[in-house]
Amino acid sequence: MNDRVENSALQNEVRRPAEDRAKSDRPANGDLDAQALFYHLHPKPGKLAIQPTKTLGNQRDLALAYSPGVAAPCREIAKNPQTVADYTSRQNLVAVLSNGTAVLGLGNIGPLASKPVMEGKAVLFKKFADIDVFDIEIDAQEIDRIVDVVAALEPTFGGINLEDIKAPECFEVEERLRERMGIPVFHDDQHGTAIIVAAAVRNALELAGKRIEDVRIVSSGAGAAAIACLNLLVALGAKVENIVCTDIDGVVYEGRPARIDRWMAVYAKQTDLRTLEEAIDGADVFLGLSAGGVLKPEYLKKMAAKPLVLALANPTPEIMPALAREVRPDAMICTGRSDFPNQVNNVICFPYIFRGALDCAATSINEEMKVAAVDAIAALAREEVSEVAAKAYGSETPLFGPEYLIPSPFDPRLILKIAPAVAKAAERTGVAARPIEDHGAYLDRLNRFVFRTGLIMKPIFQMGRGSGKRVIFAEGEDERVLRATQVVLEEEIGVPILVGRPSVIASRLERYGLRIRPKTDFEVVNPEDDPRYRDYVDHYFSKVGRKGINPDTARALVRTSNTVIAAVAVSRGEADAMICGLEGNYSPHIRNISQILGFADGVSKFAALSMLITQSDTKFFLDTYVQRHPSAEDLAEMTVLAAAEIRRFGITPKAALVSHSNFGTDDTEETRKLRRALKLIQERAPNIEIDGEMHGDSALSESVRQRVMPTSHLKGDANLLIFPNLDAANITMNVVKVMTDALHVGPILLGVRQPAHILTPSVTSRGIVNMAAIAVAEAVQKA
Ligand SMILES: NC(=O)C1=CN([C@@H]2O[C@H](COP(=O)(O)OP(=O)(O)OC[C@H]3O[C@@H](n4cnc5c(N)ncnc54)[C@H](OP(=O)(O)O)[C@@H]3O)[C@@H](O)[C@H]2O)C=CC1
Ligand SMILES: CC(=O)C(=O)O
Ligand SMILES: [Mg+2]
Repeated sequence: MNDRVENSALQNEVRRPAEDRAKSDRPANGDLDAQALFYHLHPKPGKLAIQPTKTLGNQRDLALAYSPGVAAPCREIAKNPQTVADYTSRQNLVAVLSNGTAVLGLGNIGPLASKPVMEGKAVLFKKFADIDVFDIEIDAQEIDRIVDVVAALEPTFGGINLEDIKAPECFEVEERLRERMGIPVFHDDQHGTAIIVAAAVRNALELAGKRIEDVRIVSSGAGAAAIACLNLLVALGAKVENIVCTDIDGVVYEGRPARIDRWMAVYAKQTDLRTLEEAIDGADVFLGLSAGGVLKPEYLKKMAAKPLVLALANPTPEIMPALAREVRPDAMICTGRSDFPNQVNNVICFPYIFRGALDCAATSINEEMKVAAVDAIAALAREEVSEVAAKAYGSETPLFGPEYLIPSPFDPRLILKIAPAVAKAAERTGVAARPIEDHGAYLDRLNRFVFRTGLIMKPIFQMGRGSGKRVIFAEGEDERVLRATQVVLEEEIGVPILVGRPSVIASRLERYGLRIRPKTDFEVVNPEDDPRYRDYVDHYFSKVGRKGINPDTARALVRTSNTVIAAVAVSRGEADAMICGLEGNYSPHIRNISQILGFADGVSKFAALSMLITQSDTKFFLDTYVQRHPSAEDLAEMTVLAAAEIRRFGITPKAALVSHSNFGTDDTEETRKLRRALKLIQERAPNIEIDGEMHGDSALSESVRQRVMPTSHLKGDANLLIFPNLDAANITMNVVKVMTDALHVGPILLGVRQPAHILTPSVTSRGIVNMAAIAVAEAVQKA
């Protein structure tokens, strides 16, 4: 009874702050702990939930997912265990498993308290590599028990990521599990950390002009992470005799009375050095994997020139970067934290090394796979920084150097480089049970994960490749356009021309660390000073002279409107396609394009088609930007144009005219308009599969449609939704985009005589690349 009272009092005590916080307002900026608690508490506790991947909407689904249908895959797997990868999620499922004995640098806080970290690792696996994770916290301290528990989990998982298990137990646990289990077992704190540390060391030594064989390394920490890092550095060329290892008892020397296990014994030597302060004298690399604040400024002063300081303890590093920099401005400084540059953290490795290992069904993660990951990460830091990575670092684009030794965890290229390198290494060394058959297709799949446009855009990109078609960008000084230009050149999508001041373009390219240069790599049209200015004015005036524009206005507009310049360039045949719209409202752009380029043959109005790519599907929406109240004729015209555009993607259009009315349930002006549009489209383009008017759910679900209109001409799910007016189309498109976290490609402007697209001010550089590829593909097909 007393126990119970005490327990409930304790629980109340534990609960109270959470409940108080639930009632309280969001904590103020700056109080990171309070913010972190708020983050974990709201909108529901924790960071993870299970998400079904199959629908379970009716009796039939239930019969398939559960009894009796589920018996079929069970029997198949019993007959042939390999098929478990086909019928279950095992091959994409990893256990993040801890006993809570070395949780970050918080020490042995136990399995329950380790759960937020393990949930966190699970989220990182999902976010960065689309790997599903069960976090498993086990109440087990002894090696035998840990090994037995983990080994018994083999049927559930495609891989095991051991986390925050303290040394020296972790070494034996991992060794024994690797022997016992037929799936990859990877102790993240050891090998994930070692891989990223090795990449940072390689790049830092290159900048310092030092060789790994010569450098003196001193470690603070002789635990799981530190020993594994030293082992990998030795495998990559560091000399054991150049390494001094220290832990809480000081230098690990031969004959030390304090504990020396067989793993740290490798680094124990005959020496008079006893403390970190003594050992660090003249060292080139400080490897901190121990505890916060261990590296005193006065110790740091004693290090060799251009030292590398890896202060990697979490959450508090061995020395704070600002303090380190104050003492040693020549130092290259890394921490394990997300809020400083040079985040040397195993998150840059573990999602991708598992991605590669799972995708080729590797039975283990061996040394070659780890070295492949080191090579890929180190090389990536020397390439230009992607837009997303640049954002992760703040406003200034980092360039390879002391402040940017390794890529940001948000760099989307990590998965594209590391996973294939790891899988290839597994295949080379014979541990891949299901080698990847087509690495090109594999890269496409990874690309799709990164940009979600990868596969759908592929036919479009291929159409433009090597065509030599020129695409002119009106807002040529914009950072996003400059980044997109580099991709357009690298991927040979087209030949870019930028409208902008050459000096501004050149200095921005420099600032963003982009390699391309005006004149050498692309042409520039300078609105302030271009020899073609007079010709452009004459050409423009010939188009607009009788449309209310006088010569003075024409001259002014050719100086000030980059959209006019771009459109004139296309009209004069100096470019094959144009992109604008990153600045200003849609209407002035469309007016200029309409006046200068005009309509395609047989077209009387423009329309805008938007493509949304969700996690599971691709849908097109019409007309999302141009015609406020299209007539039936307008709808028919734009539908025929949209269908042709969709076919360019290799997709067969399946169209639905959507409405509040479902096959005649209401009779209004709008529904009559849609019915008339249907007739016109069927007459003009009988090859378009289309029906309407219908509800949105009837459009998107054949089974819903079947119930109300079993004889519908439309089979399957519609992929092109035609709305009665601009409000409906634009609102629906934006709502779906946000609710499904979809990627918007577009708006694709339909009906222009020559390819021209008006983007929206929120477009990303990847969005610009996609639209440039679409414009070039149109130019290729028009030629
Ligand atoms: N940035 C990253 O990616 C990673 C960072 N880490 C960080 O590294 C640290 C160690 O983790 P891990 O190796 O898993 O843990 P372990 O418990 O296996 O090892 C900790 C080591 O640090 C030593 N140590 C502890 N306190 C001190 C101190 N005050 N002075 C000197 N040495 C000390 C311990 O010595 P003894 O055994 O004698 O107590 C032991 O050698 C943690 O802070 C963790 O957050 C870990 C993995 C990845
Ligand atoms: C990053 C990590 O795994 C740790 O600090 O333990
Ligand atoms: Mg860890």
